[in-house]
Amino acid sequence: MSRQAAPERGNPSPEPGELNGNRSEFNGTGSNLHSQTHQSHPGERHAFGTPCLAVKDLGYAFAADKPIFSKLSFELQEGEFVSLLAPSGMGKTTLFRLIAGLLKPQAGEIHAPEGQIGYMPQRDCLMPWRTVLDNAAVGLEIGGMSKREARRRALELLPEFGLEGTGRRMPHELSGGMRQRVSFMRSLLAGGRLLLLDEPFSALDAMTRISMQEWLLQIWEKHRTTILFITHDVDEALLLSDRLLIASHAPVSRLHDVEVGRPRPRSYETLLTPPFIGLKQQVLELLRPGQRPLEAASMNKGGLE
Ligand SMILES: Nc1ncnc2c1ncn2[C@@H]1O[C@H](COP(=O)(O)OP(=O)(O)OP(=O)(O)O)[C@@H](O)[C@H]1O
Repeated sequence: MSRQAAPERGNPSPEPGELNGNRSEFNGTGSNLHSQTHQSHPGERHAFGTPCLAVKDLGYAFAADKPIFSKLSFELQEGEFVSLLAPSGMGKTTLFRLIAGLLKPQAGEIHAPEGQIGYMPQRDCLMPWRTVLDNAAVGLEIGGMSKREARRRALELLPEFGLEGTGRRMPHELSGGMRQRVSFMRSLLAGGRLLLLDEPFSALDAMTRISMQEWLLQIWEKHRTTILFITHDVDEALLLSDRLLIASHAPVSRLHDVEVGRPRPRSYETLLTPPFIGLKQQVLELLRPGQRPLEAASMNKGGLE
């Protein structure tokens, strides 16, 4: 399904103190924001039902003459895997930093599960002086858990992340894929409800990347954490995602919203099927800046279903 993720809203005027820099806890069902969005898309199908992240009328600029976001709105439903695609420099990492609370919106609001967001930046950022176990546990410790309990939880998860027996190893003793898995485990342990993954596999060789993607799908299908995933790789986005959000114009004010649909579970063979190839062509068209205005974009309305 193709749709614009910045619906016209009935009452755009904020309550005093409600907008402009607020980033508040999203309390799930029953919020005005949720119901307004659904009213504006009566035919919209949400497979997951409960919103986990809502961005409304977001505005942000590092320099006043070069805004990055202008009145940007979109939602993620609980349990969704959504990929964000945009040309380099358009603001993907900045959006993650805003959602994670590392930057403050200059306009609009972000509703996110406060204290339950795991952010995995582009580089794994493991601390070279800490063991695998201590790196994986650090988010829990920062959250106030005792070191002993945090390490116990991390230890339990090592086998699931293909890291059994590596708990005492140092980051420099690991392969690139193993480092990414430690980093992902740290984000998952720290996050809980929403994971922001910023091009996690871009530095890996092709074969490691494929096995990491398939591994990530297995982990996601087991935990069903909501994931927002940045990638430049359309194949990767199609393999992993329920939906793609695509930005092609700066400042970003609207996103093409492309539903990938079934089948799941997917494998690399799925990408070679005609429906996926067709969808990939459409996505590549949308990514070309200035090629297609939003109104003219005609996506495969039913995704792959
Ligand atoms: N701290 C900062 N101060 C000033 N400008 C910044 C800062 N961080 C990012 N920018 C600028 O904001 C814009 C968006 O940057 P951002 O890193 O979010 O883009 P991106 O889409 O993630 O890029 P890429 O795909 O290359 O990682 C760029 O023009 C960048 O130069």
